Amino acid sequence: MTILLGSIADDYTGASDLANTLTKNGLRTVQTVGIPDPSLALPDVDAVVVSMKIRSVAAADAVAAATRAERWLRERGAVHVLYKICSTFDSTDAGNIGPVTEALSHAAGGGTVLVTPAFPETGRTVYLGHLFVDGKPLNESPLKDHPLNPMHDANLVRVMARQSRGGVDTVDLATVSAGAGAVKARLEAIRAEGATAAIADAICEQDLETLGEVALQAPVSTGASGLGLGLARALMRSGRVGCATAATADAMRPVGGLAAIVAGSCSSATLRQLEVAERSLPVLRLDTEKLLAGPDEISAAISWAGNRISAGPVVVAASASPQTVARLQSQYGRDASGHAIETATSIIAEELMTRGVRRLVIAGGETSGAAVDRLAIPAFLIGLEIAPGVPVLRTVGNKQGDMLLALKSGNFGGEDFFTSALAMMH
Ligand SMILES: Nc1ncnc2c1ncn2[C@@H]1O[C@H](COP(=O)(O)OP(=O)(O)O)[C@@H](O)[C@H]1O
Ligand SMILES: O=C(O)[C@@H](O)C(=O)COP(=O)(O)O
Repeated sequence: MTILLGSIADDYTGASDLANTLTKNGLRTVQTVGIPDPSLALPDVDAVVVSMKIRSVAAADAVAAATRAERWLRERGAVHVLYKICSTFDSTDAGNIGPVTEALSHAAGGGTVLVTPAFPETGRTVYLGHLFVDGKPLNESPLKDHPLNPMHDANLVRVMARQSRGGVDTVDLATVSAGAGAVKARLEAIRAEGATAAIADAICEQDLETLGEVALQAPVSTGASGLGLGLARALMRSGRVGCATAATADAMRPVGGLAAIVAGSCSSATLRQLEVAERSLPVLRLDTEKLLAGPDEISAAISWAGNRISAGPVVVAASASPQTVARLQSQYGRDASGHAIETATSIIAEELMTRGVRRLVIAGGETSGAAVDRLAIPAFLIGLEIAPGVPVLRTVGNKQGDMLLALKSGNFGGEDFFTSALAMMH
């Protein structure tokens, strides 16, 4: 297998979001879970997105994991590697967007890396280096209350500089609007000043096409699905990719079995989606205090779900309001409570699979990472899009047989997302 575009995604929902964008824009794409075992038979593809669970780990661990994945991708032909980060730049001052970007750039010979989390289709735009979410500065958006990576600064130059060794500069919208030549010239000027990263403005797809064209001429870029769109379209225009239609229909073949939804995202969109799901589906709200106190709450949840699942899809959710999350975190700590709840939701997902679930929707990036790891799924093919950024996924090489999954980024999807997803997964 020779691939053209490689990506290392810092979480699993983000990986499926990017894989969806690449597929929609014409690239045959596979999403792997970590670096695949050599025995795993992967289809012939143009792009591979390696999912990693490194968004919230120590920067040194993220650098080590991402560098290994980069080597694997380059050995299989990747001419460009995109570090897929969240479109809301989720990270802390000790976060790894800066360190991983610098490490990947160093491995590829150095230079200034183009960085943009813009993803206009989902309301993420960047202007003068500031990130807006649905028109609100990042620090005023629901991301200010994220359980693991609360975002309190919309100025991405400052955010990234706090994580980086080198300097961070900007490519402003006027330069992007002037076209690829102007962006290239600006990047060269920034490189001459010695900055290692340049945050590029983008408010529409045309900006991303320009940025993708420029990014593709360098070995590394960092961004969200919007930059993926630009890279994919630039690759298609370059004629380096054949005109094979992406194999989405094959990925959508029915798998049968039972269906369930597991939610650990506390993002405002997920909280609303759960309220709406309660109108038509049985929903169990986990008692997270009890969950942290011992195993009884997990057993109770499994038995609740086991009693209902043969009659139709069930929903099990740890998700809670920012106030409830803050209370739990003040008692147990942010990382400990997040980790314990991820473990609990992944055990519940595994038990549901043992009881015959073959169609599974998981809400939340960290939540999805923990569950997919526990289910030991090696890779996914990309099916149809349920909502912007969320495709149906079909397992590849799964020991329990083929399953359909949807890994929903916390803030993605309309309010009826859960029923829409189930309606597409047969
Ligand atoms: N009730 C709760 N209290 C505290 N933390 C929670 C609660 N429910 C879920 N969490 C944790 O919040 C985090 C949500 O992150 P994630 O799954 O990535 O969602 P998102 O996609 O919205 O960012 C996970 O670590 C999860 O275990
Ligand atoms: O870029 C995005 O917004 C998503 O692909 C993503 O990474 C979201 O992360 P979670 O909200 O943690 O799922």
